[in-house]
Amino acid sequence: MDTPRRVEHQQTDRGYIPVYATGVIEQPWASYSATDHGVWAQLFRRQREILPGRACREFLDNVERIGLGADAIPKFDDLNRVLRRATGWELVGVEGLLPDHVFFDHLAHRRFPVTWWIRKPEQLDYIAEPDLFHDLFGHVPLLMNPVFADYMQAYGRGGMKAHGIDADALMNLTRLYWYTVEFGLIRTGEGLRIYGSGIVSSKGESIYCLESDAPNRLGFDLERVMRTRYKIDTYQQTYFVIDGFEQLFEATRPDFAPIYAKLKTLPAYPAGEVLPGDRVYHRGTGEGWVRSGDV
Ligand SMILES: C[C@H](O)[C@H](O)[C@H]1CNc2nc(N)[nH]c(=O)c2N1
Ligand SMILES: N[C@@H](Cc1ccccc1)C(=O)O
Ligand SMILES: [Fe+2]
Repeated sequence: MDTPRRVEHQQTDRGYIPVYATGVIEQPWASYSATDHGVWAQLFRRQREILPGRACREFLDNVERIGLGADAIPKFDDLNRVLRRATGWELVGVEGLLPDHVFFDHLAHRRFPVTWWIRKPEQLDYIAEPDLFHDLFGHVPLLMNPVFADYMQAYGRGGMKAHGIDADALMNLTRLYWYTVEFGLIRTGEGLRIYGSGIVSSKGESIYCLESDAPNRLGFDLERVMRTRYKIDTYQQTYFVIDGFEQLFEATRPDFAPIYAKLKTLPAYPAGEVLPGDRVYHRGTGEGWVRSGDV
């Protein structure tokens, strides 16, 4: 199986990233090697082992409901039969990382782009760009949840709108996407849980995000998130914690145009910064939120 070709580089908030062809392709299921299926099986089994007690219930339940298993790389056609019936979403095969506006356009039409190739065995623990395991295992289960499915389509429409406004607006929206859909944490009665796709598809980060003392865990605040830069090639230095999915859906309902306009006059912050007014979640004190500067 040949590695995907790089078409161009895109200048973004996080420097240059490789941007692949933007076309949709059929999943070449017959071309997957035994090694490819083995990588899927190993990644799937590892995550199934460590995510109970770490990932939110909505994610875990839907991994079962959509019928993901360890024995082989799933067929997009099989998953689409289940997904279309549940929420009207469908998977489309792509070469890999898409330009933001192309990505959001797919979401706006209830299509989730899934990279057709899977990482090599030597990339098991880390890969710098989305592969099949990240896109499929990380993103697709939550699309079985009707409320989350509607939210993701609204995100796509918001992305197209931001793209129409200007590059800053699009950058603000991709930061929001990054700190929620990709790397979001949620509070539950049993403590913090993971809902971000970039976390659930990574064994190391699934453990680090909840157990390490290194990262900040801040209460979700829309503008705070939009002003926070991020890096794509390390574990996150900051995680934003929502109190529940309703908080996220409510916060993203208003028209963002005035917010984009306001943020154009304000600076952005490095990923690891803690600011006055931040609600800092202290693991040591269990549920404790303290305002930075309080202590
Ligand atoms: C929207 C935001 O930039 C996000 O990182 C997008 C970019 N392009 C992508 N392209 C693919 N194939 N898969 C993804 O998850 C993403 N994520
Ligand atoms: N409400 C946002 C769009 C959006 C919806 C859902 C999630 C994120 C963004 C806007 O007007 O731009
Ligand atoms: Fe992703």
